[in-house]
Amino acid sequence: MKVLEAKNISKSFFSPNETQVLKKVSFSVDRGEFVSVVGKSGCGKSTLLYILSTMDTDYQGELWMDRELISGKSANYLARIRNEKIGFVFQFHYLLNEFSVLENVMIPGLKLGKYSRQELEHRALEKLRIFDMQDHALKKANQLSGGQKQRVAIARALINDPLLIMGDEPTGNLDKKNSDIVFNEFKLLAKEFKQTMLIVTHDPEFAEGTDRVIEMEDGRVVSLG
Ligand SMILES: Nc1ncnc2c1ncn2[C@@H]1O[C@H](COP(=O)(O)OP(=O)(O)OP(=O)(O)O)[C@@H](O)[C@H]1O
Repeated sequence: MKVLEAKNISKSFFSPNETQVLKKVSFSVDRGEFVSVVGKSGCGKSTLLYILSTMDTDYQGELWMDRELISGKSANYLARIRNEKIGFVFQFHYLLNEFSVLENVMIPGLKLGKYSRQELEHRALEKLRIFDMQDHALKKANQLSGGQKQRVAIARALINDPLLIMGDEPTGNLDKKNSDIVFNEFKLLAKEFKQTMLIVTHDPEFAEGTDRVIEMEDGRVVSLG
């Protein structure tokens, strides 16, 4: 079953000059697939991810998620879809330093409003346990190492049991050792939990370890892997 489908997605920026950054990009991601998107700097990866994650609505073409046409939906509707169906992991962890690790993981769940606080605490601990971070639950986020922070960010992305995890260079800020650890956490999610994931990466080793590598060149998909 297709979790995500891009059909002929094109996008241009008009400042400083008109430039077409995405040129009829089409591909889909099936349930349970662990897919990476690679390509040279400036080829349009982040622009594409921004559209696929429903944050940018200014494009041509169609975006389907969970067999629903997403393009053209209202901002409120898209915000709900994002919160319910997508878990995000960015290059920077964006944890809130003044909150505990546990609270940080709970935050997207509080926003969704589907679970009680007690249920959310339980769920957050469960997610932290996947990455062996449960013993750090009560620490403040700024008491963790870079690699630990990123593992917490992945746990946070899982709190609402998303249909799809999207990542923009999730190991981009880490040294080799921590980036290996974080990559192995993604592998674990793919293998043990059959989590569907679409990850933009510069790291050839990361891409090689995914089920399928989509290659982009100058705004086009040149290989579907
Ligand atoms: N807001 C914007 N206005 C104008 N041009 C933009 C804007 N955002 C991105 N671009 C241009 O679009 C192209 C694609 O950028 P994008 O960030 O998607 O590439 P990328 O493949 O993710 O690069 P990197 O790997 O370096 O992050 C680049 O030429 C960039 O300069």
